[in-house]
Amino acid sequence: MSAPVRLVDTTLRDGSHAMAHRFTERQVRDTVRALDDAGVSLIEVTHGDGLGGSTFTYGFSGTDERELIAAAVDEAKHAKIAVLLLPGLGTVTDLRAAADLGAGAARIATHCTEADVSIQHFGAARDLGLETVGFLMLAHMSAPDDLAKQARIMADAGCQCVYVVDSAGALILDEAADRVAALVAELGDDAQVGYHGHQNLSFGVANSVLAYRAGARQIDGSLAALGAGAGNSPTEVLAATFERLGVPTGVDKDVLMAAAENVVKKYLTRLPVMDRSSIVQGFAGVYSSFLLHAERAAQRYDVPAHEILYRVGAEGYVGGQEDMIIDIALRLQKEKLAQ
Ligand SMILES: CC[C@H](O)CC(=O)C(=O)O
Ligand SMILES: [Mn+2]
Repeated sequence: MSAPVRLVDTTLRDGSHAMAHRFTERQVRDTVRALDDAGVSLIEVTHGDGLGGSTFTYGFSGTDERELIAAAVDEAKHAKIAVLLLPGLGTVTDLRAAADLGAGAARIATHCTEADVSIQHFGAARDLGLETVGFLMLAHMSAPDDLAKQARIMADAGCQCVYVVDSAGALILDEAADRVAALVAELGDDAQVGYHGHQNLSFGVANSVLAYRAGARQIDGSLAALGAGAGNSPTEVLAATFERLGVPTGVDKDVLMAAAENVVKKYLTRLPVMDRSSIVQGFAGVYSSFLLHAERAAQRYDVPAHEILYRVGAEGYVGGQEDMIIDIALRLQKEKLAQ
């Protein structure tokens, strides 16, 4: 009998990037109900950039995320609602407010080399009685052993499951598995390991299977792949794949497939695809959340989005440096005008 894996759904958080943060309460309720009916036990609901993300830099929410979190909590009969927080953008006050609304899990995300900024947030989350998850973002930028040291910082701070987060959809097969294996070796019984993939180079599901084989026991997905860049590993495909492999997930793949078709695909405003820009993101190691920012800058300054993204990759920009995309677009425009 294979060890079970928990499929965690982030349609209503990572998918917020693809929706330009315009989720409505109706869409959140319909999606939560469908995921809950399918047996998904953890559903993430927050602005795409986490609590407090609704800003000029990251994009304003169509509906206040607290209203969306409250609606999700109200709709879920069995599932726990998780919120994402990036220290520095979201605060402990935001975390308390989310817990007051009934959120049951906090996922604290940092750049892969900066786990130390999450310490107080894990402490606060544990004090609030929340399940805790850590995200080491842009994991391709760190070697497996270095990533494992960062995971240790999170686990020691009270994190119960540390994720290898392939924010750029850049990891290819062994690159994902080796990182997961390093975290599993480091953490042992102290914390679980999770994997969060993006489809920019199309490896989301394959990497998730290898992550499971390397010891990951929580895997993220989004219905219809709704997420940043070319989207996340589709939850319904993860469910079908793990079922074929004989790995218990506790979810009903057919209910998830119906949810992707009849709920999410009915409201999404942009179906994530592996187009030129998102493939460049995977290739050049660019944060998936930068896609819409690059497309907007491309339009405004009349330069190609994929060229902006190649430059972002070359400069090694990380989450939080969204404003630098404008800088690059302006430079490209200047170069073009000088030709
Ligand atoms: C803004 C947080 C970020 O989108 C988290 C995540 O899903 C990732 O890094 O892939
Ligand atoms: Mn993501």
